[in-house]
Amino acid sequence: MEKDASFLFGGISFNRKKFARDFDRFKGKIPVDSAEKLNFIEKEDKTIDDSLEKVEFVENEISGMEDGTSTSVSKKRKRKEKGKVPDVEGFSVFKSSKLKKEAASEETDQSVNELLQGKKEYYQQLERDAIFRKMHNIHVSGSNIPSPLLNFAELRSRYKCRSYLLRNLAKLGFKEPTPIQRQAIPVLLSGRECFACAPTGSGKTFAFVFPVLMKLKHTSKDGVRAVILSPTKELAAQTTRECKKLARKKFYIRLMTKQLAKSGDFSKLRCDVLISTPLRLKFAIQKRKLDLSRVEYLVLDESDKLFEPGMLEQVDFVVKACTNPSILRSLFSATLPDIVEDRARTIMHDAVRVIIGRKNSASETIEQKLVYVGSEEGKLLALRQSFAESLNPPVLVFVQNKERAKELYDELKLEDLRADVIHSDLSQIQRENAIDNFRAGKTWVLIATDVVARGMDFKGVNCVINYDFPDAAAAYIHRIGRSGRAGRSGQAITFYTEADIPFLRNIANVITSSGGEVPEWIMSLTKKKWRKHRPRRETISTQPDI
Ligand SMILES: Nc1ncnc2c1ncn2[C@@H]1O[C@H](COP(=O)(O)OP(=O)(O)OP(=O)(O)O)[C@@H](O)[C@H]1O
Repeated sequence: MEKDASFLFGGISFNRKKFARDFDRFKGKIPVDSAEKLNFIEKEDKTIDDSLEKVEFVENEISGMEDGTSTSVSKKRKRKEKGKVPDVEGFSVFKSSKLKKEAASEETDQSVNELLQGKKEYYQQLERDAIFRKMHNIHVSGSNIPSPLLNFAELRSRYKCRSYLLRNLAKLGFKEPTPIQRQAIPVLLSGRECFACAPTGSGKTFAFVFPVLMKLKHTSKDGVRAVILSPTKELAAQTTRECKKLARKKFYIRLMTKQLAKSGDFSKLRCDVLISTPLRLKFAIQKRKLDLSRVEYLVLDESDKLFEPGMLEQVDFVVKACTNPSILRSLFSATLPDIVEDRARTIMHDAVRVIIGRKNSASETIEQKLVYVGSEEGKLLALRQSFAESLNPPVLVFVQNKERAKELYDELKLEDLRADVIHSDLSQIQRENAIDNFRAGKTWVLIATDVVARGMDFKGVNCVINYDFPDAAAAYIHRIGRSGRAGRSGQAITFYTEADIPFLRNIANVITSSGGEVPEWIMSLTKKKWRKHRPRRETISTQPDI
């Protein structure tokens, strides 16, 4: 293991003797794949080096003061001018204390030593955090960022988490926090706002649900205290279920259904956590006089989708209705374009930014393939061929719109594929049935529009087929992210025709940035500005025109 550890920290200047305790702590806990990943991190981690330098510097000062050999002020100044003395905050205190040392009382010496000791421990903690974040591919920015969670038990030791929550976590079978949970949970628990971007299927839901439940402590008659916004009804329903799994019966957790939005009496209804789409929530605020003035937590899940034109106005309405001045807002998504961050910053205060892996990239557990099919007819042939060769259900097939979903379903429904379809023309019940049957394994192939592209957690989807090329890189990342979830492997196949070639490079970039390979000729194509690529496509049919 010692050998593994040195392999891990290759490229980082690290005093192994001094941090022997940290080695022990990490021993046996580093998954092989993360060790391998780390080996690829070529960039020198300046944060770690800086903080190491600071720790060493403070240590020298302590021993210098003890034996009277501390660096002279002029020497230090020269070193500082050369940039060799780290800019340790508060160092001037130590410096002037040193000069007055002879005259100072023993008491002063002691408090200086305590201050130095405090600084030393602070920088050692920073250094440990930096190493730990690097191991888990966690990137943060912002001030005074809380340490990541080493394990779930720290929720109790650091944050006094109530045992029922930990018991419920254990019942779910979660042993270790995922990287986004390690960092976003402490950020939110320490009362900070948060932008979080982590790959699809990496456990973002619990990263925001857990702190909300912990902070609310117990149910209350005060009305809604937490709101979670989701872009689709399906995702809102799923998040409600996940939230209930964790809370069990301790809180009133409600999904904003059509019925509730239309006729709910919110003055009488007990509700601690409300989960809704922006449209339904706006409707309930306007028509049912739903009061959100006591909301303490507002989560915008799939935040980039919520910030798209069409939904932005409704989200804005909800944000404005949450008038509690001490509200904490957080944004979560697997894709977080700069423009969304810039917009969100205008409403957030001193937010911490947490990015897992590379921003806006696909999950690395998905094997991605691009397949040239020539024409629309070619797609059907390729799909049938791929099913004939190896149909490994469950399989999700994405198409451009509901008309095409119906057409493809009509083509496949008579084949022995147990195919079903989901799109926005179906009733709520039909949509729910389609999802339930797919989840239960009764349906092998689900043909879908982007209505289920985001957030939906279908366990064990083996393959996602982009029958129609997606209309944006973010859509691609979310669609293929329905497979390869929670560390499992998955496969994504994207068909393309001549009409899609101008946008191929955009997808190729996503593939390469998540460790996949694409042919050289595709990488040499120029990247085209991509605005809703939805070409007119021929009807999906093998029936001759009459
Ligand atoms: N700590 C954990 N250990 C094991 N499994 C976990 C853990 N946390 C969450 N999961 C599981 O991982 C799966 C994916 O989680 P989740 O749906 O929250 O992903 P996500 O990051 O929100 O994905 P998306 O970007 O697609 O919305 C779920 O089935 C969830 O139960």
